[in-house]
Amino acid sequence: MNRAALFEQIKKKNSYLCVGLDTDLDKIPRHLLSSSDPIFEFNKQIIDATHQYCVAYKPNIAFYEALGPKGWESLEKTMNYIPEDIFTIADAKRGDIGNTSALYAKTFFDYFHFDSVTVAPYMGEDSVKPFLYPDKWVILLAHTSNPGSSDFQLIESVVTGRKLYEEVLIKSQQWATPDQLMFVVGATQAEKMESIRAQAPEHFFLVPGVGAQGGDLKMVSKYGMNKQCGLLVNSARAIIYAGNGQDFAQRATAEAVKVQEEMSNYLHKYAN
Ligand SMILES: O=c1ccn([C@@H]2O[C@H](COP(=O)(O)O)[C@@H](O)[C@H]2O)c(=O)[nH]1
Repeated sequence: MNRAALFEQIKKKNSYLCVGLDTDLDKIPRHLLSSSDPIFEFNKQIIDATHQYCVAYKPNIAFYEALGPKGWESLEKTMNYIPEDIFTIADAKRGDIGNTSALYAKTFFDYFHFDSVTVAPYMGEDSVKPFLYPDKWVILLAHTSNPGSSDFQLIESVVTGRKLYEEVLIKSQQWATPDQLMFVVGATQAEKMESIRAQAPEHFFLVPGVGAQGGDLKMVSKYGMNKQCGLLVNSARAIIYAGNGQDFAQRATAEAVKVQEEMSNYLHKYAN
């Protein structure tokens, strides 16, 4: 999906919500465990319950590969079930020497048909470039949401005076256009969102960390939005595990609606 189509979806749904499909056998409702593929059954019901309110789904690949071949099968069925007009993100955090990165790209783009994949920037340009495909996206980790993000990402270069995450934001803009490249910026970094947006004015940001991690959707939206919205805000546990009984899908709908309504307000307020 290209940038224009993504922005169309955001305007149509008044939403920049990305629902994280971090589907864990230990957390899904017990009554689903008797089905032949509980992970897919859960995802199917979550997708049915939330697709009207979100513009993207982000399966975190760890939750599927941890289950071996069965997990990959559940992922494939999930990808086939997600409606065509919804943006898909393989949260895989890959990146290696060029020929290996090329095979990661093949897995997620050619085999699973994801629109985008998250990539770690640590190995540099030749590890990222193989992920640049026409009408597909690289989502580069810039400033992540976890407590350990300060261990390396805040280290300042003695040469440029910039922090490592700022180097990632600036340097990588030489490798790809804003039609191919997004950045991961954690919602827990909301106080830095204004300066991060100034360093990458055109790019979309994938923002995980609202909901279970406590990030602030209002601050993220106020300081992170650009003219084309420029944000995909992810929430996984707070939506998909809002309930764990027979009514889990309705509970997920209620949570997704709550977030979408808030986003609709911010789109009208901040996206001009
Ligand atoms: O900086 C990052 C990068 C990725 N993630 C991933 O996003 C989701 C968040 O899930 P919640 O349940 O909404 O907390 C998860 O898949 C993480 O691996 C992140 O949290 N922060």
